[in-house]
Amino acid sequence: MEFDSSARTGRYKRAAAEAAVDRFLLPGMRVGLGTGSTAAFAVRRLATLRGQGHLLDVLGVPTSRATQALALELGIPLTTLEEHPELDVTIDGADEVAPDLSVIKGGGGALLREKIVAQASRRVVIVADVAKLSPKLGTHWPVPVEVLSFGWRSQLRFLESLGARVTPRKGANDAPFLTDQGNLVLDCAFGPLDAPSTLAERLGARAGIVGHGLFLGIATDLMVAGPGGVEHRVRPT
Ligand SMILES: O=C(CO)[C@H](O)[C@H](O)COP(=O)(O)O
Repeated sequence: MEFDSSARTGRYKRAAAEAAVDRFLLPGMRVGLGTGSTAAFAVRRLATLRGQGHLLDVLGVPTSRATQALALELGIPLTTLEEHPELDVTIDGADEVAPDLSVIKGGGGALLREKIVAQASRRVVIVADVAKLSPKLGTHWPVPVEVLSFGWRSQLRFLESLGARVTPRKGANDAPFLTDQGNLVLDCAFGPLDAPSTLAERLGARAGIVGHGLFLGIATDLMVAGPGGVEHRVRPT
């Protein structure tokens, strides 16, 4: 039976995530556990290997409450950045990946914790299916911006003044989506970004914006899966 495209995408996500776990996780490591459907395949692979008696002393730091719940359900021992402020590696998904391995993240709303965990990691491995590859960030995906609820409409105006079409993210029952920190997410469609670092600086300088989904110079490696199998790419120097 032929896979439909979503089944195929799921297969690629799984292949990329499992290959990353097999390649990068070693005994004794402290590991950032990403959020989203691709990262969940990595968490499940780690649990499977543990069930076979491997990587039993690996400790995970989850990037969201959802990942924390999954890891606990699967019996993966967890720690915190308070106990282990430096991690060996993080494996996480992405929404859009540019050739220099800059990425947009935050489709699942975990962008702030994901960036904190990634920046605490010596190595950051992005796992993705080929559909996530893009010539320029912003081509296919908006930039999620996490804002305090205090003054959020002022942030919306500010983001529009930067050229974005802004959509406040909705959660269940059309209620505002709230992050694990209780903040709002404004999805900002800028179109293809010629200068993502300039945008990142502007977002970073604005009070009330607590995080954004531009991960620039953070990912060190990409495991990307498609019809030809899994390919490992390293961030160009
Ligand atoms: O950034 C993320 C969550 O905040 C996810 O990693 C990103 O949205 C990709 O998700 P998926 O693997 O389900 O396609």
